[in-house]
This record gives sequence, C-alpha cells and structure tokens, in this order.
Amino acid sequence: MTAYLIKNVSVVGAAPTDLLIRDGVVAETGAGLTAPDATVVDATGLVALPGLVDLHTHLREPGREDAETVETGSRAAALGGYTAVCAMANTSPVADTAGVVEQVWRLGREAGLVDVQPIGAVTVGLAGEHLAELGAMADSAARVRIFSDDGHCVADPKLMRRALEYVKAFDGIIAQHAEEPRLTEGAQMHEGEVSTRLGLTGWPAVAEEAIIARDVLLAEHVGSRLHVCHVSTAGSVEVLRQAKARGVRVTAEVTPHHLLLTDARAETYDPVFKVNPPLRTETDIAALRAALADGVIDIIATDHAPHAVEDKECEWAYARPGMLGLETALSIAIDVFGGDWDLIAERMSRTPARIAGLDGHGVDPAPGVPANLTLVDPAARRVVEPAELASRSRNTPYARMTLPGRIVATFLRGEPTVLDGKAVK
Ligand SMILES: NC(=O)N[C@@H](CC(=O)O)C(=O)O
Ligand SMILES: [Zn+2]
Ligand SMILES: [Zn+2]
Repeated sequence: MTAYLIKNVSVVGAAPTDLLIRDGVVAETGAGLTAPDATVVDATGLVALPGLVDLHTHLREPGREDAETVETGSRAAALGGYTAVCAMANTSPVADTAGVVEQVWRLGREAGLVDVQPIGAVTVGLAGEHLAELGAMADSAARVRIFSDDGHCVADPKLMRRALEYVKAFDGIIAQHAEEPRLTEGAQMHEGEVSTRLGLTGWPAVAEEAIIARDVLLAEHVGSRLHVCHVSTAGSVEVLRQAKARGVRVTAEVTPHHLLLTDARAETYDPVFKVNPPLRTETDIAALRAALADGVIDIIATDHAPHAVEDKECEWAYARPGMLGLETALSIAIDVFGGDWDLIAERMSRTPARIAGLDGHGVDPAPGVPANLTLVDPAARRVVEPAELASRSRNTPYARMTLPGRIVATFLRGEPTVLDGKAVK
C-alpha cells in the first residue's frame, strides 16, 4: 500500500498542516512532516474535508444500466468528493429482498470507488401494499438500516406505522418521499404563479407538508426514526421545526437543486428542470437555506437521478423527473454557503454518516482515523460540461454554468480514487 504525504492542506478551514496517510489511516498530522517512502501531494491552497456521504443516490443497477451502473455512479461520486453513498431501492427488480440489496452491495465493493450502502424498499415492488422483507434485508450481508420507497410515497398511514414499528427493533430508519399522491395527480411542476401562466398541472406544497406532518406524528407515536427525503418547501421546514422542538426522532435532507433553482426554470420547457419534488420559489429557497444553517434540515443529499436521453430529451409532460447531482453538489454548497467549511463538513459528511451509521465515514482527518477524505480547491472555477461527466447520463441542470470549487483528490481508506482531478480507475 502506497503512503501519501499531503503537504500544506487546510483541514476543514484550519491553518495549513501536513497529513501522512499510511495503511488506510491518517498516521500523522503536523507541519513539516517528512516520509521518504510516501508520494507527496502538494495541497497548498486546498481544503481537506472528511469524505462526503450521500444519503440519497440513484445508481439504477440492476435494471437501467443504460442510465447508470453502480460503477459509473461510484466514479461520479468519487469525483464529487464522496467516499460513501446510499443507493436507493427503486431499481428493476426493486431492492426489496436480501438478494437484491446484497447484489448492489457486492457491485459496490467490486467497483471499489466509494462505499455503496444499499437502501431497502419499504413495500414489495414499491407498490405500497405489503411490507417488504425488512428483517431479512437488515440481516443480510448488506446490513440495511435505511428503508425507502423513494420515487413513491408510503401513502397508507397504517403501512407507514407498521414500517416505523418494525425497524425500531434494529434502530432502522424509514426515509419518506413525502408526496400525498391524491394531491399530485397529473402534476408537472410546482403549483403557483408560473404553473398557472404556463398552464401546467401543479404539485402543491401542501402535498409534501401534509405527509411530513402525518409522519412526524406517527414517528412520535411509535418512538421510531423518520427521515424526510428532499424537503422542498418553507411550510415543510416549519412542520419539522415544531416536531424537532418536541423531540420527535426526525431528520431531513435538502438537495442542492432545491437550494439554488426556482420554478421559473420551467419557462424554458427544458425537461432537465423537471424533478420530484418540483423546483419551488425564492421564498422556499430562503427558508431551506436558513433551515440548513440552523440545523432544522440536517443534511444535503444529492438525489442524484440519472436518466437515459430518451427519457429526458422529450416533451416536458413525458420526461421522467430527476437530475444528476453527485459531481456538482459540493460546488453548489460552496456557491450557497461560501467557505463555511465546518457547516459543509457537518451537512455533507459528519451528519449523513451518523444518520446512516456508516462507521469510519464522516470523521475529520486526525491521527488514527480511517483516511476517507477529499481535497478541494476552493479558488478554482469550472464550467459544467455534461459530456465530460463520469455519470452515464447527461441530465445536469447546471450545463455550461460556471461553478466554484474543484475536487482535486479523494481517498477511500487511504487509497486514492481521484488524483489531479481525475478518477484513478
Ligand atoms: N427525484 C426525482 O425526480 N426522481 C427520482 C425519484 C425520487 O427521488 O423521487 C428518480 O428515481 O428518478
Ligand atoms: Zn423522492
Ligand atoms: Zn430520489
């Protein structure tokens, strides 16, 4: 195993120091380190962050390997500064059995670019009718702890209650895609001024808020852990704020795109901006940013949702919802929160690792800690070029935008997955 000596790096914004990485861990830190056998990485001007952790990634394997595979998605993640991702269950077949989650987990190990932690489905086939084999997935080699029907809401309150109760036995989490389906029938975008003007059927904020309100009450009633996926409205933030104040065991995520883009993008009729939940308003963005800063929203998760060209480059009404996220998330966070490295480390690494229970991730580089970290050049700016992304899909909403920050290197247990801004394998 090669040793790496990272020179003059600012660890989470602190004064520059050196990091010696050996045998998979951070062996030593301090100014002026030497190690004759180590490969030197000049990190002058770079910031070291604990490797980013994504609680919400769609890797599309098995079933839609034309849009993404575990390997291509893992490479995109490493290039985005991630060392661990949680793979959503809406694959084909659905990850609703021990067999499928173990397959995804094994594919992640084989790719070896990030730790891939499968999420299991809550209900069989995501159909919302019968609980999936949650216990068998938890006991499998994949050791599933997070369950989600993401893409679909667990709309039946009785089923949601049973799921919350079931996972309590092993401190599991139900991650809810909060969307009251009766309120979003035929919905194409956020319900508001823009949808009225464009004549597109709206997806009202209350469809999200009503489910979150119900679910925090259910989680409180049974004392279980609830995680709310892709929170997108100011009203949801207020429901979460009240629930957290009462001590409900609820955590929540926001995506980079909901922190930056508004429903006005729909005016282009470019389906790259079609996503669930839909892009909202400036008022919502302001509330989401404030909630992320004050902790009502715990984490940024990408909801990386690759789609094949034929599913995205078509008429708005027929396009699938979802956008890429892994290779641009940190840049958006820097754009929104500037160089608040502690906040970025907290919301993109430490807290998601803790929620998912991923040992060895989300820990700041220090002696004895597993070397899962990423080096960022905060001064660099780059133009997003869809064809240059490692993802197998092209549906980034940031095409040709100039974004701040560049990932220079990523290390997974001491082995580089990215060096000089390029994937190592
Ligand atoms: N976010 C999306 O618009 N799409 C996701 C599903 C989801 O996250 O709900 C997908 O799987 O494509
Ligand atoms: Zn979702
Ligand atoms: Zn999703």
